[in-house]
Amino acid sequence: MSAPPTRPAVIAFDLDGTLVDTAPDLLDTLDVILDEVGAPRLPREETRKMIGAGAKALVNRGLTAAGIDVAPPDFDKLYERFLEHYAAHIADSSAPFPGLVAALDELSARGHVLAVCTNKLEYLSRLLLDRLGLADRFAVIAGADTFPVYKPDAGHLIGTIERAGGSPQRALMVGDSMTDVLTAKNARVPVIVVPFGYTETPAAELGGDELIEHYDLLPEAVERLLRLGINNG
Ligand SMILES: O=C(O)COP(=O)(O)O
Ligand SMILES: [Mg+2]
Repeated sequence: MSAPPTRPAVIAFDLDGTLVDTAPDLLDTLDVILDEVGAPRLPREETRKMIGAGAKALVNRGLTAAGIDVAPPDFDKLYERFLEHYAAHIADSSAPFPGLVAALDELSARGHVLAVCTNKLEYLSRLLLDRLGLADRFAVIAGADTFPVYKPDAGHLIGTIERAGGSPQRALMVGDSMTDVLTAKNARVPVIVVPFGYTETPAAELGGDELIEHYDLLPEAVERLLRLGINNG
């Protein structure tokens, strides 16, 4: 059963590859780590697809692809070094995707509550959104370490929606990767996919409920899905 239509909907956004094009700063930092261990740098087309499961996975995937086998505690030191360098350069080249700010304005004007549900660590997510002047637009910023579980576990998305004062029956997810689609399906929340992010599987094949080519199309896609009141699963 759906909640009363007067209840505000919560729109939960993924961050890397969905709200913000963070690849340049993330991948520059990966290059620094590869340089430090004396490994060859990897092509950007390859490393872009390694984003999406958090910074630790990115470092791990990058080192593995470069043929470097680093066990703890050396891996932990490299991961710490990655976080330190990335935090210092988090908004050097990262920028919101075209049309994002206008779309957020429009959704807020329609009374929707905006939230972030990302596998980026919470402090890095806040730092990035602060630097870009976007943090205040979101009622909740939930990172990989905000709850005991993280995407694709449904608990990350459900926790984000509930903390924003909503319910999964009147919520949507917007994301760029299989992780986001699986999370939404696990939480039985409809999902809108954007094709400009970071994904191994082409966006059209991710199984989202809607695919939007540009943020100009987001407000209408949101209204369509809320009107349908569909729930996955
Ligand atoms: O930084 C990552 O790898 C994941 O971040 P995302 O969940 O916002 O895509
Ligand atoms: Mg993403």
